[in-house]
This record gives sequence, C-alpha cells and structure tokens, in this order.
Amino acid sequence: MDAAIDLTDRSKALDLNNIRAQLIRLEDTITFHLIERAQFPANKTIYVAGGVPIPGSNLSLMDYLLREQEKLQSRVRRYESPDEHPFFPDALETPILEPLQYPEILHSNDVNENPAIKKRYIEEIIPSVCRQNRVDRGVSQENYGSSATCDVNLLQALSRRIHFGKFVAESKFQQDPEKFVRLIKAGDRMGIDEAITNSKVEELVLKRIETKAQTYGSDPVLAEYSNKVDAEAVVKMYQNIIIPITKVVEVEYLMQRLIGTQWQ
Ligand SMILES: O=C(O)C(=O)C[C@]1(C(=O)O)C=C[C@@H](O)C=C1
Repeated sequence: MDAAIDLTDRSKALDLNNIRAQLIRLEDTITFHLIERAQFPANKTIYVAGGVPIPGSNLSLMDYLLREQEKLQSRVRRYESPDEHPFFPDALETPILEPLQYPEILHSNDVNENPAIKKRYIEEIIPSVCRQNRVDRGVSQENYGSSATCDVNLLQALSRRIHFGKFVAESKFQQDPEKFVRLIKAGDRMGIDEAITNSKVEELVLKRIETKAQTYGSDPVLAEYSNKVDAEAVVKMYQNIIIPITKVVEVEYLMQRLIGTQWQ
C-alpha cells in the first residue's frame, strides 16, 4: 500500500487508488519539508537575482542551487521518469546510467507548470510559513544556504505532487473517453475542469493535511517544541495553490490528449 508507485507497470500506474496513495505519501514529504523550511526566516534575498553574489552566475541563490541540483540529478536519470519535470530544462545533461524502459503511460505532452509553482512558492508560500526577518542582510543567523536547500527539496516535492495530475487525468480519460473527447474537441476547459473535479476527495485532502501539519509539527514529548509549522497556512496552500495547479495540469494535459490519436 505504501510503496512508491510503479511507473513501469501501466495498469498500476493508472489505477486511481494507487495514484491517490502516492499523492497522500507526498503530503508527508511536503509537510516535513515545510517544517524544515519554517525553522528559518523568509530570507527574501535568496530569491532575488544577484541578491547573494555568486561568482560566475547572476541567478538568485535558490535558482542557482535548484539549477545545479537538476543538472546533477539529470545524470542519474531523474528527468527520464514521467513523473519528474525540471525547473531548468536547459540545464539537463545526458544520463550517465543506461536508460530505463518506461512503458507509454501518458500521452505525449509538454505540460510543465513549474514556473507558476515557483512564483507562487516565493510570493505566497514562503511568506505564509516563515517569519519575516527585519533585516535580512549581514545577519549571522541568516541561514541562506540552509533555507535554499530546503526550498529545492520543497519545490521538487511540490512539482512532483502537482504533475501527478497527468496520471490522474489519463486515468479519468480512460474511464470515460467519450465524455472527455467531446469536451476536449469543444475546447471546453471549464467543462473539463468540472469533469475532473471531485469535491469529496478535495475535502478529505484538506482535512488530512490539517491533521498531518498539526501532528507532524508537534513534538511527542516536549510541548514547547510543537507548532513547528502553521497548520492553517498549510491547508490554505493546498486549497489555493496545490490543488488548483494540479487541476490546471489535468486540464492542460487533456487538452493535448487527442493530438495524433484516432479522435483528433
Ligand atoms: O484525486 C483526484 O481525483 C484528483 O484529481 C486530485 C485532486 C487533488 O489535487 O488532490 C484534484 C482534483 C480533484 O477535485 C480532487 C483531488
């Protein structure tokens, strides 16, 4: 039940129960990374290009770390996997490992919502979970490197969670191709959005994430080390950012679903 989703097995990868189990697992990852990030102040400087001087680069410190991380991880095939999407596609290198054979699970598409994820992360998520620092330059406890390291982990987990929407969408498409073909052909994004929405599941996701943020943020022994992350902010992040962008991924994936098929 709790194993990672098997993307080499088409029927398992498109079983909605398996996909939702994976989304639930990623809630844990996201909550723990948020707890890590919330130890440090917002440190806005690390998101500004040139804010922290980097020899030979004019990227922000976070972008620099994210880009270098993606470059490195591309060498061990991270971005060959259909559930992974780079923030810096131009940085990717040829893997040093032999390619894995993934079966065709998803329809070919170029949906990548990472620019929106990163923007909302910096502008909304960070200010909602991290305390603001009054002066964030020259302070010895600035923790720029640690903060940016947490940011990379969080952005990668958020991106993975949100782009799992492609598997959800493919699974839903296969459950009722006729309905989706009609909506897609009509270019009816709102209709597609309605068709992929399951309000009951969304409610459950929000309830569960609130409990997780409260529980994982509490020390089991020492009450004074509790409230490590603002549970309300985590719920809002899911409600206003994660679920809505997951739905954008689902809709945009489906808009490309008929290209090159018998339905086109
Ligand atoms: O589980 C689904 O059916 C999804 O489409 C995923 C998700 C989510 O992001 O959690 C998104 C839309 C649905 O309304 C419910 C949940």
